[in-house]
Amino acid sequence: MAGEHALPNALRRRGLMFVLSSPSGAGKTTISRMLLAADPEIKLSVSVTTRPMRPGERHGVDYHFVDDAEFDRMVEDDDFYEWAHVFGHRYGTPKGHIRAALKEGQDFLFDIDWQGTQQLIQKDKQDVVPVFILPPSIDELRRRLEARAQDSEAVIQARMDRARAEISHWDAYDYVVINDSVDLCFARVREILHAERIKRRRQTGIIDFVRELMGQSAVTTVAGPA
Ligand SMILES: Nc1ncnc2c1ncn2[C@@H]1O[C@H](COP(=O)(O)OP(=O)(O)OP(=O)(O)O)[C@@H](O)[C@H]1O
Ligand SMILES: Nc1nc2c(ncn2[C@@H]2O[C@H](COP(=O)(O)O)[C@@H](O)[C@H]2O)c(=O)[nH]1
Repeated sequence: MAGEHALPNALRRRGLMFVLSSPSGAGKTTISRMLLAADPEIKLSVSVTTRPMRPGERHGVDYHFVDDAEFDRMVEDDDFYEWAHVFGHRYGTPKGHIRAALKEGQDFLFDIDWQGTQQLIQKDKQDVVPVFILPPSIDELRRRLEARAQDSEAVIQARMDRARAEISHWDAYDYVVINDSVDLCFARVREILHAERIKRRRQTGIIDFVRELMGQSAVTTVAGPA
């Protein structure tokens, strides 16, 4: 049947760059991990950072942890898609093979701040889907940072001090989701991802599929009864 070989082509699509940003502690790492576990079509863009490793983090999985000299070398070699100073350390997205993989339909997840998001949008607006996650309240944000128990009180205070400034960038994002219930927030984020995947401009296989449909309807019209 014609439909049987038309379908895989119709499913061909361009990948997207799915960005999650939020004030520290609002839950983007939690949502990112849920998404990566649930959806085999999206891959984490593992950032490079100069910040020290936290308990439980793994080199090459959560971040590529490097020293200042290595980060300097990467900046000089133009190895970053974007990079920024955040909380006294440097963080950057390595270029890797992102562009080529997007063309092949690979989606990437970015857990990056608003500065990095702006740089990605400037370079690649069509492929970027920027999502901002808000905490239900400032008290709850602090509670989450404390409950995570991975940062000193001074680091937590610095992150709380930055929260208002981070939140002020919410309107540069196409989507804004409040992370009150983690399950509801995750469901919203998945809906966004699913809808963005079927945007017409990303469905590179759909043109041939529609042409074939039109061809079939022309044949039916000509061959059908008057
Ligand atoms: N909806 C939620 N309800 C209660 N706790 C939550 C919720 N979402 C996340 N948390 C918890 O809050 C803490 C902070 O979450 P997470 O580390 O995901 O935040 P983050 O935005 O990635 O922070 P950072 O930018 O510092 O990496 C974690 O302990 C996480 O388990
Ligand atoms: N601009 C970029 N920001 C990044 C990148 N990787 C992470 N981040 C952001 O940094 C803060 C702090 O992260 P943490 O893991 O130390 O808590 C958070 O807002 C991340 O989204 C990056 O490559 N570029």
